[in-house]
Amino acid sequence: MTLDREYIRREEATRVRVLSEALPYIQEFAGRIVVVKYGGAAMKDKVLKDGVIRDVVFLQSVGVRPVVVHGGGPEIDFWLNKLGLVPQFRDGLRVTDADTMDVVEMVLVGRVNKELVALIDQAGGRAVGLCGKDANTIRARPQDNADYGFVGDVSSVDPALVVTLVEKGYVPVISSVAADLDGQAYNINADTAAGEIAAAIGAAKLILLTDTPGILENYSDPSTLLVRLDIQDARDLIASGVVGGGMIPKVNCCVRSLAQGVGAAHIIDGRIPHALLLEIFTTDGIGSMIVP
Ligand SMILES: Nc1ncnc2c1ncn2[C@@H]1O[C@H](COP(=O)(O)OP(=O)(O)O)[C@@H](O)[C@H]1O
Ligand SMILES: CC(=O)N[C@@H](CCC(=O)OP(=O)(O)O)C(=O)O
Repeated sequence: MTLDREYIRREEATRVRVLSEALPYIQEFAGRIVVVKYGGAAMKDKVLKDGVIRDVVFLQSVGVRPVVVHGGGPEIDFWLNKLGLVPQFRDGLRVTDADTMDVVEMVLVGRVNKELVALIDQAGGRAVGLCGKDANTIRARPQDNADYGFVGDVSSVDPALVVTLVEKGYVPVISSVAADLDGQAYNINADTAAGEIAAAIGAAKLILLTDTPGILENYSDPSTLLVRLDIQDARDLIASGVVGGGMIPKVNCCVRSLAQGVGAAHIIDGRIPHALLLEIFTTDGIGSMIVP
């Protein structure tokens, strides 16, 4: 209860700040596609989830074209445990045997995807839920390391359906399950899927929502947030070990999408009220922006 009141107070303050600074940015990004990757810890809390959804609908209402790519790792874990299967990870990727693949597909494509679609619809937007299989939007291939089972990499992206949907005023909501040429389903990390989709549709921005303030120079100290960096800085941070753990695939996918023409990639804290609006529509933003 207390948390909700504090959230609402911060939300009000944010709204005032965004409204006072937003206009030039709204003009700059009107008609442009922004790919938002939503998942992980930022998805666990209902209040946070509603806030992110409202931001997505707001973006659309001011003429920006949002595309949501989602994960749902914690929800997959919940259902695996319920079914007596043990979640296993190696280097941040879920080891995915055939039973786990079934659960991943049911949870992401069925439950999480349709929940997000319904929330966007309730908030006044028009969403269409897809996974990589629909219209071959994402074609998968097995990851190089066979030890991960049915973990896939993106072999190609066909952006035609996604582009058609945004042009017609829908918000595509895409889960990161895709098939190979034989129809075998693969589990693709949602950050990776979002980066490749952003690149294939030539998005103005790729925004990864997570549960840290962004890229930190010292990741136990939030005051060391790196607000703006370029591709070379990002590569150096990985090489020097400043960026580690689950942040490595995020930064790598930002770098890959920028190298393929995405305008800017952002890693921001999905726990902050209106994180998306603050990052896109204010001068300072709230997280880390990587530019080409
Ligand atoms: N330099 C860094 N800055 C921020 N986070 C970092 C850094 N290096 C490693 N990390 C770790 O990366 C984590 C984010 O990755 P992850 O937990 O996989 O996110 P998500 O579940 O949102 O996909 C952070 O919680 C943090 O522990
Ligand atoms: C291969 C791999 O690890 N796939 C992820 C896909 C979902 C995901 O990425 O979800 P988050 O964004 O919530 O972490 C998984 O099975 O958890």
